[in-house]
Amino acid sequence: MEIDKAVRECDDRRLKTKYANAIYVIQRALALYSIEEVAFSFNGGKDSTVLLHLLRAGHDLSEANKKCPNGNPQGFPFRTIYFESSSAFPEINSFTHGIATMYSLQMEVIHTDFKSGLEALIQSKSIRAIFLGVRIGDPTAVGQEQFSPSSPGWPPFMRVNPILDWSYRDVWAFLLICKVPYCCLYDKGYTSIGSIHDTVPNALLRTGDSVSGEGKFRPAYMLSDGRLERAGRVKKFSPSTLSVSSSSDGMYKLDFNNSSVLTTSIIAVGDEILSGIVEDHLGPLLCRKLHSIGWLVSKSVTVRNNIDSVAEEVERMRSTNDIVLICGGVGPLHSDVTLAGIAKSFGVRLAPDEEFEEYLWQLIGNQCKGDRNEMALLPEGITELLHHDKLPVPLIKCQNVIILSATNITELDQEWDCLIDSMRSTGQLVVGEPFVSKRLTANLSDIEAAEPLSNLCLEFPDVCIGCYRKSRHGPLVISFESKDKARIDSAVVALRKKFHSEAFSEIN
Ligand SMILES: Cc1cc2nc3c(=O)[nH]c(=O)nc-3n(C[C@H](O)[C@H](O)[C@H](O)COP(=O)(O)O)c2cc1C
Ligand SMILES: Nc1ncnc2c1ncn2[C@@H]1O[C@H](COP(=O)(O)OP(=O)(O)OP(=O)(O)O)[C@@H](O)[C@H]1O
Ligand SMILES: [Mg+2]
Repeated sequence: MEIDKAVRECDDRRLKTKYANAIYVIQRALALYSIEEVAFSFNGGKDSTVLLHLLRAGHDLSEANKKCPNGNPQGFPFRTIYFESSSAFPEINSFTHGIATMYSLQMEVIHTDFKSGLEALIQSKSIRAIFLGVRIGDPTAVGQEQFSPSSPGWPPFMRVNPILDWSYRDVWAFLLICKVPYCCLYDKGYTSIGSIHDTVPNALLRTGDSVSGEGKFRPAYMLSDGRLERAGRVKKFSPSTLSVSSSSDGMYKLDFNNSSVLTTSIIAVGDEILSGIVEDHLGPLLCRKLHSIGWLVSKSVTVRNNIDSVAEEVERMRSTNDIVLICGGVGPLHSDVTLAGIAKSFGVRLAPDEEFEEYLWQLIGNQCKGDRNEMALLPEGITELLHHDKLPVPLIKCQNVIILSATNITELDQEWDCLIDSMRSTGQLVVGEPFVSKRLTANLSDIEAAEPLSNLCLEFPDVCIGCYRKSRHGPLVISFESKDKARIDSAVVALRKKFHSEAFSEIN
């Protein structure tokens, strides 16, 4: 068969493995269910197009072919279902119908919603398993295996996902190597297709020469980072994109003088810090760096190297902060539990990430054992890699949680610069007005200072006023922090007025 031959003759080792696994899943399903009990869910998208040809190949290679019910070994024996909707692209509709004719599919076009259509199919046609082109990284793939019963609340059937572990690159390698037709929208810059209301060409494929503003797009297979295949889907809300202009985005912002401030928190993972053996230098350095770009640090904590401790803290922090930075606990050691903790806090599993694996392979090559590198297991469906030329491996970002692997301040300096560069280049960085601060020392007792300072805080709610002493008997240091220097100056004048002027001297 031409599909099997094309894959066998190509020199893409990774694709061959993926192909063999997918064929195995198809044959397993055909051993478990009769051909009358299975259906193929086809919608003209690239993933279901791959699946169509895998099913053709799988069936050809399988024993079932020998007892083909319609006695036509050339035909496609799987009942095929297409949920056609009025909001589908016309190109998708005509491709789907064209393919049905070309490959003699027994295609049933369903005009109801998914659940009702599936219910009817199960009742009237005794369907027990449905092949789907779902892949890891699709929002609907979270928690699925190659064989996954339909979700609670859905009609009962087995979802069979032969290409669950295929990457975007594998999909395109397969379609191009097998030279099979695919929907023309993919040549116009569409990389994942939903409805006409929520899908546009992927801006990452826009060519630079669009003088007219109309914009031309490169074909889908040119997208180098498959993780961004859904960038052409109009977002409902993505916490991975920071925006200060939107107030309905669920982000928590402090109001400093009527301007919103992005909030961050820092989590250090390390038993050695909690036992006092090692001092955490990274947290304070991050506080200064975040401050310098105008982001407020709401909390900095240290947790133990324990999955539940990490998960609990991440869950708390990520829902109340715009960004969470987490340091430590990254690597192959038993104590490196940070990624597992993050996955647990999001309720997803760790899944192999091909692209990250490739970076690690280049970095540590033969040193890793077996086929799968444990360090390349990343939280499924929520991970984005932040690339930078100066980093040997990209930084990992899980929605609004960024993982830093630096172990000292020199490494952190470099990682920080790369993080800022990378977020800026992908439009995710909102640099706010930097904070301005001033410190005064006061020769006042706490009792003398307490009430006037409390009143000052009420008069200047937009200025963060803090107090500390370097020694119990030394002077009191009063700090002022705001994004507006004039407000700090006014607060300082107001404070001076409450005492005799010699009581204060300015540090900076
Ligand atoms: C045959 C079939 C079976 C599905 N089974 C389930 C299911 O068990 N659970 C579920 O939450 N969604 C199920 N869905 C819905 C899909 O997960 C998803 O919402 C749909 O494909 C739309 O994806 P899109 O928003 O990316 O276009 C099913 C869809 C189809 C076509
Ligand atoms: N309207 C539909 N009719 C039938 N099957 C569908 C429909 N929508 C989704 N599916 C099934 O769900 C799978 C996953 O959909 P998804 O949109 O992620 O992939 P795709 O449409 O094949 O490719 P793309 O990601 O490029 O849109 C499809 O491969 C198909 O099996
Ligand atoms: Mg689709």
